[in-house]
Amino acid sequence: MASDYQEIKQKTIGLKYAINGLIFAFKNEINMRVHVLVTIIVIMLGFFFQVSFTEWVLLFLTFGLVLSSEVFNTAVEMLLDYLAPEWHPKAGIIKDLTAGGVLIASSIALIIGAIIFIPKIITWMM
Ligand SMILES: Nc1ncnc2c1ncn2[C@@H]1O[C@H](COP(=O)(O)OP(=O)(O)OP(=O)(O)O)[C@@H](O)[C@H]1O
Repeated sequence: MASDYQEIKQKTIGLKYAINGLIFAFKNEINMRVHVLVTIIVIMLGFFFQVSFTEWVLLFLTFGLVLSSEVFNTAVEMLLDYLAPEWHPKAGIIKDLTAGGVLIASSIALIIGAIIFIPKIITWMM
């Protein structure tokens, strides 16, 4: 009984800290706000064009890919700014690498979005 309580308490606190991290990323990272805005616009487009179940799954997978890669990118940037605030080529390449990860995720999301929406937009315009 007591261990159940501890487990629930730990999970609740863990979730609180995780949400705290997401709020921090949203407030402090313009790129995060841009990704969230694009996510909301794509969800609205999904309802407008009545995308299929499979297309929703693909879209949500790409949202997760882009948003989580941006959160990890922010975490690495902050970690480096804290641990190695001085200018160093290694710090620079580490930041470039995580930014590259976000670029890959965003490019894949763009391609998937184009595959799903471009045919629907063309049909809608005709
Ligand atoms: N300490 C450093 N040493 C060497 N190069 C760095 C350092 N900090 C940043 N850079 C270079 O400047 C680039 C931009 O770094 P910065 O920390 O400003 O992130 P950013 O790309 O502006 O990210 P964001 O816009 O998400 O905050 C890095 O990708 C890296 O090439």
